[in-house]
Amino acid sequence: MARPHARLTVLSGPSGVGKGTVVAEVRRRHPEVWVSVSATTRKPRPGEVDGEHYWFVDDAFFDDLIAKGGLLEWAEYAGNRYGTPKDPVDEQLRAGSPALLEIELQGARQVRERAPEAQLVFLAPPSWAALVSRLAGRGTEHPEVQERRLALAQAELDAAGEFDVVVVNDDVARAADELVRLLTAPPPAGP
Ligand SMILES: Nc1ncnc2c1ncn2[C@@H]1O[C@H](COP(=O)(O)OP(=O)(O)OP(=O)(O)O)[C@@H](O)[C@H]1O
Ligand SMILES: Nc1nc2c(ncn2[C@@H]2O[C@H](COP(=O)(O)O)[C@@H](O)[C@H]2O)c(=O)[nH]1
Repeated sequence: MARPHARLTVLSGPSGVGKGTVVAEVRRRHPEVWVSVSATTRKPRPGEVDGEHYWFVDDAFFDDLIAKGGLLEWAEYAGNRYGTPKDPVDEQLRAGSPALLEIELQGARQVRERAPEAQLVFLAPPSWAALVSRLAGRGTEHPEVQERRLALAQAELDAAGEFDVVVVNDDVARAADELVRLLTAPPPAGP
């Protein structure tokens, strides 16, 4: 991989589009890519490891993180809260290394406000039917939670135009190629 630029990149997109799958493929090829580990009040899914997939915390701990200004961004999404711990991202960027966040739309908007130089990438499904089938096929949420996530997905798809780049996840390897290219692209020249 060409040496990536010390830039903050956000990958967003509706639940089930394949963000985690594409990021895992990028990391399989390039283990050096640093991805932020979010804090969440959601309960772990089978196989999810604390400190690897998320920091699984309770509401009081999450409240404390907010109060201490410890989160770069945070949002309530489908009944749970999720946030990006600020210090590890700052350390990464200060060291001249790139940082990748995998977060939902409200969080992406907060990053745009707080770090306008960040690169915002939207991962889109090839079709609505593919999104529905991926979310159902993953089988990690009850049907009513899937419905809730799909209702949010409609609004997220409508916001794709707010992002710098839209990558269609029609094929994991191809989408990962594109994300690697974006992670290594030099930032646009300033005014
Ligand atoms: N290009 C693809 N073609 C077919 N299936 C895919 C593709 N990308 C991902 N999937 C499948 O779609 C499902 C959802 O993927 P994944 O969990 O990565 O989505 P996500 O966007 O990270 O979801 P969430 O936001 O809910 O965490 C998984 O079962 C995954 O294997
Ligand atoms: N705003 C934030 N969104 C986040 C963060 N970490 C994950 N997410 C997004 O939440 C939804 C649901 O995730 P799931 O693991 O329960 O399926 C998904 O869109 C994630 O990308 C975060 O730190 N901030």
